[in-house]
Amino acid sequence: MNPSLQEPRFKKIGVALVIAWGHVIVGQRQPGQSFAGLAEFPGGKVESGEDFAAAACRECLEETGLAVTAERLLDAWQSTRVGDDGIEEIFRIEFWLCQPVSPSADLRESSLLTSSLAGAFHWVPIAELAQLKFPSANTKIIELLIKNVIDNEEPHLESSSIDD
Ligand SMILES: Nc1nc2c([nH]c(=O)n2[C@@H]2O[C@H](COP(=O)(O)OP(=O)(O)OP(=O)(O)O)[C@@H](O)[C@H]2O)c(=O)[nH]1
Repeated sequence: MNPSLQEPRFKKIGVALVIAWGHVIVGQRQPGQSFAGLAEFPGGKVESGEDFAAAACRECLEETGLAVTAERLLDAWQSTRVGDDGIEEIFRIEFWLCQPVSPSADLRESSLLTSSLAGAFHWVPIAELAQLKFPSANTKIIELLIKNVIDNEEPHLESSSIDD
């Protein structure tokens, strides 16, 4: 079959922006992963039966040990390319604002980020995000986060369209 007539392949990634008291959870991509060494937010591939928000929450729990709920979509980034087999590949990342299930006052005291994978994840002041190197897909969400920080309040961000 002519590859151009085949359905595109999707790679969907749900990412969790977990924000409390002016900090956000940030990790570092590990050796062997794509973009190794770069900063990242908790997240990963959307599995069968999930949507992006559910994937963001599940990955956050797996990677950091912190249970969160997804509040709203903050930003999305999408790119399309043609694979070696000629089939179109669509790669989409959604960045979801997530709230810890525990009240944020308790978070400061609790043993945070208890997952075995959590060594790489930390609470980072939003004001320090500009000093870290993230994948280029994160450029807009980082700008939005930094712009919206006022007196350590949680940012109130608008959803944005991938067509922006
Ligand atoms: N978790 C996470 N992934 C991100 C962010 N920004 C960004 O471009 N990504 C990309 O989204 C994909 C996440 O996939 P993943 O973490 O489940 O997959 P992986 O590293 O095992 O896959 P890969 O190495 O095959 O790409 C990676 O390609 C990663 O580079 C981010 O802030 N958090």
